[in-house]
Amino acid sequence: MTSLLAAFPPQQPQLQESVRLNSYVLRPTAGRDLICRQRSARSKSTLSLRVQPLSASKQDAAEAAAAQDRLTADFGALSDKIEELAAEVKENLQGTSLYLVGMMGSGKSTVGKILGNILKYPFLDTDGLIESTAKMSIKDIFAEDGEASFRELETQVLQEIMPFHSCIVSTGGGAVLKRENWGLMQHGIVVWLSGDPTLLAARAMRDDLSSRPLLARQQQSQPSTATSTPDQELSSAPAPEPLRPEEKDDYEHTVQKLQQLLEERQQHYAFSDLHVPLEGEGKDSHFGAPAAVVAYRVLCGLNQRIKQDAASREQMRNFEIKSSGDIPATMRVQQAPAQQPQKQKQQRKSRKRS
Ligand SMILES: Nc1ncnc2c1ncn2[C@@H]1O[C@H](COP(=O)(O)OP(=O)(O)O)[C@@H](O)[C@H]1O
Ligand SMILES: O=C(O)C1=C[C@@H](OP(=O)(O)O)[C@@H](O)[C@H](O)C1
Repeated sequence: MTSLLAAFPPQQPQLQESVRLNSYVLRPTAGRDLICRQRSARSKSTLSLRVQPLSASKQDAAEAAAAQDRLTADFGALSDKIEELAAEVKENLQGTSLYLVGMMGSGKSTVGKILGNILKYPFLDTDGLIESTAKMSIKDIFAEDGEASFRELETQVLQEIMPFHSCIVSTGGGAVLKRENWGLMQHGIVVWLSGDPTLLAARAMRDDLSSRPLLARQQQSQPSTATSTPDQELSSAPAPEPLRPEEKDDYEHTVQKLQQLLEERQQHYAFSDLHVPLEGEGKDSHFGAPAAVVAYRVLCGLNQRIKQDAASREQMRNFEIKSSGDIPATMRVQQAPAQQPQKQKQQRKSRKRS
């Protein structure tokens, strides 16, 4: 593969992109940051979000207005906190890149873009880079060349990204499976966005299931990817309502598939430096906490972790050796020259002379 990043150099955060959230599209207005709705007292920039329903019925418009109100409140409340925290985290990170790992649909791309905007780090998406380089969709790479070939490309992309600092990297859900990939990702901080399969399935159902080859129904899983556990019980969380009967079937299949994959991958994800839960409460219980809230959780977790690490480094530097009683009889003790009795020194000198 020719140099990937020469062809697609990491960009400073591009704010033109929309983000899909539940059934709404969030569009940054006037090309500004995605994250906040209101002018912050401390910030010079006005940050703004606009909510648009994916379809345009009257009911959608009313819902969009309600969603906008909720967002205004959520983002407004978060904005000051995030800005303050982001400045501290950025200083502590000192250019270390963040690698986001987690299952399909955990929000690595969505949250990654937000973090990129907050920290002013370029955002890189390994799946996107693979598609741009191969000039094929992930789905077609899986179908035509197989999963093994996709995994090779994934590692090559991670190799190309590794020398860059100050990036937010969204990885594919299966990147954690290869030891070699860990060697590359550990040049940065690895953050696991961890969510229940029911939540992930609800999101995947809203998207196009067929765009994720490992979830597409007609496709059998590749040998390296999942161990089949047909009797597995589905998680107890209810399917998002209302679902048509055929959707319910798809939903249950997707939950089961995700559960199988998660069981196989959990131990790998657990190696991450930071675990960030996706779960949300109340209105957010089906699809998880809003992406901005997850981004905030990532920043809090990072800050806490960086402080803990600094404290334990400090502790290791400031140790003193204390005597814990008598030295065992079996241990020979060599006295330092300064402590050796004068007589012994004189004996040595006279031996040397003779
Ligand atoms: N916090 C969130 N709440 C609700 N939906 C979300 C959230 N984060 C992501 N999504 C949606 O879930 C789907 C998958 O998100 P994406 O960022 O592509 O995940 P990944 O990159 O991990 O596969 C997208 O439709 C996205 O809009
Ligand atoms: O979990 C996986 O093995 C995969 C996840 C996908 O990425 P996302 O996690 O971004 O959906 C993509 O890399 C490919 O379909 C395989």
